[in-house]
Amino acid sequence: MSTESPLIGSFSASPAQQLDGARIGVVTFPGTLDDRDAARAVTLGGGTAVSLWHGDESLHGVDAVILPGGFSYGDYLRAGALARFAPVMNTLIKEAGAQQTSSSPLPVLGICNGFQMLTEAHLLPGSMINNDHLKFICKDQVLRVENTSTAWTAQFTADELIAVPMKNQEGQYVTSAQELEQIETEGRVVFRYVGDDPNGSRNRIAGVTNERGNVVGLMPHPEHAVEAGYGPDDATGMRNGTDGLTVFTSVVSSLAGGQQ
Ligand SMILES: NC(=O)CC[C@H](N)C(=O)O
Repeated sequence: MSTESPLIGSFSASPAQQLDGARIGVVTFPGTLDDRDAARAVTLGGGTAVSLWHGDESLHGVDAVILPGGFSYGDYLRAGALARFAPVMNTLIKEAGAQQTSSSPLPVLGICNGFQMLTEAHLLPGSMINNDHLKFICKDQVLRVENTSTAWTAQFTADELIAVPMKNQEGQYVTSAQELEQIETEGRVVFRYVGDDPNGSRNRIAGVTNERGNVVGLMPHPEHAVEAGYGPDDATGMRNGTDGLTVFTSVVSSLAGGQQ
């Protein structure tokens, strides 16, 4: 008989082609919206999505973790501010943070509300505040992929332009001038907004990574651009709305040693 919590299991999205060994945890918090889409993106990317719950103290041996988008705990106080104290986040901070000395640190991706949690948890630098125009935005957004050395971006080409949806209220990325300079100098901007500035983020930063490169946060939503005909048109018009899928195939490939 299984000793696992009934909350732990695989999402039921139908896998296209799963590779053994890439078990990617997708965490659900009260108020999470995009866990099912993130799980589906994982399976379409060739991995196995494992459902994790905010109250879990264990990551159940997953190979990577996604913190999906939504309004965890109703975005009360600040988006991500309460989620940061969930039991699963305490464990994540220990297993993915700066004090972790493993030679293959746990890959973590925070998407939108997940990015907000990662800054609140100080796994990533900077903070997220209200969009400069103080309105919720919901639009397709072109991004430039500027760092392809993370597990989540390894299969993009340098400076590749991609189009994925974005939808948020607290999406303006801010840092101190000193931290901003350090992030830029160290090449830790992973995604940058192209075209109209959607929210006033410093240096048009849409996504960053930590010093070790295992933790990545981004504001727009690659998991909503993984199936032809459903995501926005690609920046080059070539991929019919599937630009986000490379995030998920990248991590699956990286976990398999970059062989796929
Ligand atoms: N898409 C998301 O994750 C949503 C929203 C986010 N909590 C916000 O800033 O509005």
